[in-house]
Amino acid sequence: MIRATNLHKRFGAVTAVEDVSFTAEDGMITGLLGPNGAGKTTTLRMLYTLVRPDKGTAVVDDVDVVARPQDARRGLGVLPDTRGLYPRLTAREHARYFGELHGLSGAALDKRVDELVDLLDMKDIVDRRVEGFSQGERVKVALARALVHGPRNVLLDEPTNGLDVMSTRAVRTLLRRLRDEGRCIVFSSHVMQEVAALCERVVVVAHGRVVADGTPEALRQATGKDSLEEAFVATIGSEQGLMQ
Ligand SMILES: Nc1ncnc2c1ncn2[C@@H]1O[C@H](COP(=O)(O)OP(=O)(O)OP(=O)(O)O)[C@@H](O)[C@H]1O
Repeated sequence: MIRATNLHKRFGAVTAVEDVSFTAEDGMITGLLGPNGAGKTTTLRMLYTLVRPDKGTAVVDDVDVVARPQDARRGLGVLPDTRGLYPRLTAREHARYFGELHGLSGAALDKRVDELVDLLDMKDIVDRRVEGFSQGERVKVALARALVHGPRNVLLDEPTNGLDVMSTRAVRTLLRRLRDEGRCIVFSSHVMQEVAALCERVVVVAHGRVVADGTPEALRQATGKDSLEEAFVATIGSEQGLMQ
């Protein structure tokens, strides 16, 4: 479970996050939806302890991310916006390295990496250096790295950005599976259709604030619109975020 309470972050003159609060429950996929520059990435970075909030708090399974960042990180798997892979390492080496950082070793680590290779359908690429990997292949490596320690909470920044239809479907299937295992999944997207396809719960962020929070159905009802697409436009006050 992840709970953000009144998060606020400024970078110099720019207020990236003004006031963001939401709770993401276990066994549920929560989508942070908002146009470019809304503050989604900064919010996620505060949740995964890369950026310290100026104000507000966040807890991951009741662990405060500011007071106990290392403990909070143990309960998190993160797919960051910049996938940040090491070109000279193979896909398997990435997963093993991060597994070791999380205290896994020996047969347990081998088994876990093999499971992820199966789950992410990476057999053909797992022993190649990631230099030259396609966008979809890079996302798979980053996902394997994020999930190697079996985290109870998973944060993903625009996980399907740049992926083709097949890879997008594979990522969606994976996220649903993680949800069905009872994990707490939070992902950000600026594409409404992406959120609509996956989420039980949508937190709409615009100009650093939460402007709507609920099920897609509740969002539709609150705006009095027939489609989620129209509800999204009505909520954020612009057509940014709709696929053309
Ligand atoms: N390190 C930084 N220094 C200065 N400004 C920043 C920094 N990080 C974010 N910002 C600014 O804060 C605002 C929110 O950015 P953020 O990346 O959180 O938005 P986002 O919703 O993730 O957008 P996108 O969908 O385009 O990735 C933007 O105006 C951005 O330029």
